[in-house]
Amino acid sequence: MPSHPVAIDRSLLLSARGLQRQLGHRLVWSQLDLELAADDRLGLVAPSGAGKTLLLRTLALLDPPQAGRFSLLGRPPAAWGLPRWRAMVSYLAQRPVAAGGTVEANLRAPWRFRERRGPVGWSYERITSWLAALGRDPSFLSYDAERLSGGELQLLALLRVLQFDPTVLLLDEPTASLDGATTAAVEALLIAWLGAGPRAAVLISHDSDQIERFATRILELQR
Ligand SMILES: Nc1ncnc2c1ncn2[C@@H]1O[C@H](COP(=O)(O)OP(=O)(O)OP(=O)(O)O)[C@@H](O)[C@H]1O
Repeated sequence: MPSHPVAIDRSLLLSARGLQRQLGHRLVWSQLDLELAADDRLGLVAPSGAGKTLLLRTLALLDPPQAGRFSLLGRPPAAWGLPRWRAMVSYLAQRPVAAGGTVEANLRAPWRFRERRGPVGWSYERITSWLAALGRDPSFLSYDAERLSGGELQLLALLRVLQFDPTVLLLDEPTASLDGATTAAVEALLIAWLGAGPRAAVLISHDSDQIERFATRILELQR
């Protein structure tokens, strides 16, 4: 064993190389390489149906990759195990769902899964400080999650994933149902949260102004 193992780029968080996705006869994307380093905010841009959601789900290993090599912090998926990988490379769905009960119950529920248990655990203070940044007071926690508006459901889903501090956050049109002021607050919150990393994010958005504001670089998919 060499005393100085090969140096790895410590800022490289996620690497996916040679990705391919075929649906029937249609090649959605192929030979796709993607790397995310700390502080990257990658804007993923393409027409509807070009496979953006598929790509994010593939990176989170929620969809089985047809081809490609993945590594997270220099280690392949097998070394992490799927649950851990998905906790560290978290996909925020375009159409989130909530279980019955209050917003707080929905935020607390995933903490019972082992892979998601962090050193801190559920934090009322942290969640309410994020809510304040989003223009909401703590009473939001007692709302019936099944009666939330589309935008409120997006906020719940965002906080639910953010509280686990994933290394890579995959955002699928996370503000599509939100008003302009709340959208700006979400963007500011995400940028502050990413800055406390090392973390990276990928953002799918059809709003070119949002991509311009948020992304530090852009990946454009063809259809
Ligand atoms: N599991 C699946 N099996 C078969 N086809 C699928 C599957 N998932 C997605 N597709 C198809 O793959 C294509 C790409 O879907 P995807 O949701 O990734 O598009 P998108 O670029 O995110 O679009 P939008 O901007 O409208 O959300 C679509 O034609 C969709 O119907």
